[in-house]
Amino acid sequence: IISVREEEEENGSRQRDDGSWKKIREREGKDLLYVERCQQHRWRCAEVTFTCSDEAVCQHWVSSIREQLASNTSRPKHLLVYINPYGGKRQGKRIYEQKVAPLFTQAGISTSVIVTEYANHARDHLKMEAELKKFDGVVCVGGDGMFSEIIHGLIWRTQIDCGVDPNSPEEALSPCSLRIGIIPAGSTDCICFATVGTNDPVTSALHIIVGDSQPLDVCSVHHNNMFLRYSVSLLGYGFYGDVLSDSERKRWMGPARYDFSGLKMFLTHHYYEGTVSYLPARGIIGTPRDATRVKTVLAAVTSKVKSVCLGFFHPESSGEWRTIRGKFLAINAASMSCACPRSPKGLSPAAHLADGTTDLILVRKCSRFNFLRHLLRHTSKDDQFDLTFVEVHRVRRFRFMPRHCQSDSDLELDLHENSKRQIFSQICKDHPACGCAPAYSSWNCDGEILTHTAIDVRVHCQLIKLFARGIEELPVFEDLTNPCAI
Ligand SMILES: CCCCCCCCCCCCC/C=C/[C@@H](O)[C@H](COP(=O)(O)O)NC(=O)CCCCC
Ligand SMILES: Nc1ncnc2c1ncn2[C@@H]1O[C@H](COP(=O)(O)OP(=O)(O)O)[C@@H](O)[C@H]1O
Ligand SMILES: [Ca+2]
Repeated sequence: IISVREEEEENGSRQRDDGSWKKIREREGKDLLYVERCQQHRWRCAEVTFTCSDEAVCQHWVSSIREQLASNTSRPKHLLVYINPYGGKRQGKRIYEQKVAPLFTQAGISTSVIVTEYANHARDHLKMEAELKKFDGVVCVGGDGMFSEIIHGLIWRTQIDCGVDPNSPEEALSPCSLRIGIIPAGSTDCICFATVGTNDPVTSALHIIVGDSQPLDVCSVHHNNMFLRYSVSLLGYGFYGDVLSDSERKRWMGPARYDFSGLKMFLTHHYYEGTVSYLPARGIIGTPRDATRVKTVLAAVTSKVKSVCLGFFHPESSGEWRTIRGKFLAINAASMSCACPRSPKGLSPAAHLADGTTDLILVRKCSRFNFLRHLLRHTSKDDQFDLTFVEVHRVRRFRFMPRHCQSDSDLELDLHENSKRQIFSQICKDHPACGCAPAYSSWNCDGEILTHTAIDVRVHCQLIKLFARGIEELPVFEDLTNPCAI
């Protein structure tokens, strides 16, 4: 139930004294607004009108429903909303005002809305200014980049408030108490799609209203013990890094920039040399090769998972680091499935949202034809990892060192060399026929480009929470009411 509303009278005139109960019933019904499930994980606000001949009984029902809704502590009452007016097709403000705000009003949620004026406005406001105590949650209207701003602000603020050093790679970070809602209005909307099952603003608004809660793992990314960024979806080097760098120069194209740059980078077919080290995850449920996607039922066992993640048998110290050296077309760490409209199953369909791990996918140098086979599997039901040049590991930490990376003392020399290389790389990238491979790619970190290539990544189990519930696999009543299904 979203809310109960007393129906307005049709012509504005009350005729209680005309003796006709029928007329009164027609005019004084109570509208119950509720969530109705539609196809492809979409939710809609539906309405049913109840009538009753006894006004007292009717009022009793209305006040009982209202009391129950008001006393439900998981439902947010006050929300802080940030809108990126330039994300995606620049429709964020319109989407919020026309599709979301009326639902919040209907559900009795008060909002404080900030339309961002520059990049990192939301992040800095959350870090330093926002009076977080006043709110039950934060909502971002935009794409993955906007969500990234929100988590950077919120995680930072939480650590400072809890006296934790947010820069240290070894600190156990404090989980954020405020939940985050995502109203999708970006170009990829992967985080929304992979946690809700669709990138539909009304569906997301309804998940916020009913007070859903989905914990989410967060990766911290460091370079030489220096904090760079957090990531919740894709950390991609090689193909996805190159697509992002190329597409940033084509923002004017809108979301189509990714298709253009994707095709270009596929044809360019650059590979990169380097060393990947990782700490395999032990004591976890499932593997990246599981046929099933992350299921709602997993949300129910997240506390159990958490005890495995954080429990007495400390998994980080139980495993041995492993190292792989090679030439890679792509190195992807998927902390969630990374499903999105372009890839409905995502890069790692069986990745869990909140198990304290990330799926490290290594795509070794192979022919263009084979790489195309791999990419096409992002869009089909075939096992993405059943290819000789692709391997996947479920890990808690990993490091990457590009082949040409040197020690700190060589950094100045390296910087000089790098700038020369980058000029040549650019030339080569623009002239694929040249055949000369660039030394470096860059990391695509939830859609933002990282400034360093040598990185150290650590997964923080359930550091944040979303107003979501994971992807519901079955129609919700099927397994409860049908004894045959059980
Ligand atoms: C020949 C068919 C090839 C089809 C390949 C399709 C694969 C698409 C997988 C996309 C995974 C996306 C992971 C999410 C990344 C986003 O965080 C990032 C930024 O999003 P936003 O802020 O909303 O703009 N998006 C991308 O990096 C775009 C990748 C697109 C690659 C084609
Ligand atoms: N008012 C603003 N002006 C310019 N950039 C902004 C503004 N607000 C947010 N941004 C930045 O825009 C970038 C893209 O935002 P996002 O909402 O992810 O859209 P898209 O999905 O199209 O990339 C993010 O890096 C974010 O920091
Ligand atoms: Ca995970």
